[in-house]
Amino acid sequence: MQVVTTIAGSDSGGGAGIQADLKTFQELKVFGTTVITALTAQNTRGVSGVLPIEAAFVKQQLQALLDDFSISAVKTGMLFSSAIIHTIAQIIADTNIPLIVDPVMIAKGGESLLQQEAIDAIIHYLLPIATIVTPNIPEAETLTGKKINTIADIKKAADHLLATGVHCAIIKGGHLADATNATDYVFFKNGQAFSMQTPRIATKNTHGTGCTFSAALTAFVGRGLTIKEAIIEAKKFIQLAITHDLALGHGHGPTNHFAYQNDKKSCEVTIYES
Ligand SMILES: Nc1ncnc2c1ncn2[C@@H]1O[C@H](COP(=O)(O)OP(=O)(O)OP(=O)(O)O)[C@@H](O)[C@H]1O
Ligand SMILES: Cc1ncc(CO)c(N)n1
Repeated sequence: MQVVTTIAGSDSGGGAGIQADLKTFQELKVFGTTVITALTAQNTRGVSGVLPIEAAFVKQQLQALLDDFSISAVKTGMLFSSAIIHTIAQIIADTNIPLIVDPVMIAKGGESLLQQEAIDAIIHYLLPIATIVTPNIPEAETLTGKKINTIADIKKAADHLLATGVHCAIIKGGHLADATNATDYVFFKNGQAFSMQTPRIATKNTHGTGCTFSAALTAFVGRGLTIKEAIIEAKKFIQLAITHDLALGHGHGPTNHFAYQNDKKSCEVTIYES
């Protein structure tokens, strides 16, 4: 059994953050361990409170895991402050564990999950030691300081991200104005690139899509798939989770973490090599 770790915030509503990650890990048959960076009081309607954990205690959690387990992949989600990011980066830099960075910044309702002062720390400390970074369009704009309107802008943003040292950048198209498809764009440092497309599902139940996608990616990398295989399989996982969404709560409901195990053979992802 492979052991993987998520370093992220707790979502009391269970659809995003640590909770989404653990549900995804369990479904994908890896043993999930956690480093909690913040508690959120949150449901499908929004975030009503954030309580950050002291960086020293974040360090203690991560050190406890590294002292005991052989960890095959780590992901980060909500990191909140530069103090937490520095602490994590310093420890992970001394390992050779693949690191997947989901640069979580704001919740669907607009509440901030990352302080403004922490953005530079992601760019300068975390991305240089990361294997994969998975921004959505607004996150890619913030990390690069440039607006994204066209496919050419996406490529430019990816080049900017790859210049930090990260091996692979996935720019997720969930926020693009395409009513037909959900397309994600993948770029590797060696110049290889591809995009992957699935039908866009018309639903408001997309709470935690980014967390769930990056958790699935982490599980598949931890299981030893190639990065490309892991990315495509994670896209299937999130597509099925959105397709069979759960109408729970009264706002943006969670996705269905059970769906992949039931339906994985039925999900087609169209790949465009470039
Ligand atoms: N309506 C949809 N139908 C199908 N796939 C979608 C839909 N919305 C998002 N996706 C896919 O879900 C994944 C996550 O993308 P998205 O851009 O929503 O992430 P995010 O904004 O980081 O999510 P979060 O709300 O958790 O922060 C991507 O693979 C994206 O293409
Ligand atoms: C704790 C947490 N992490 C990430 C997200 C983004 O989906 C969220 N809403 N809450």
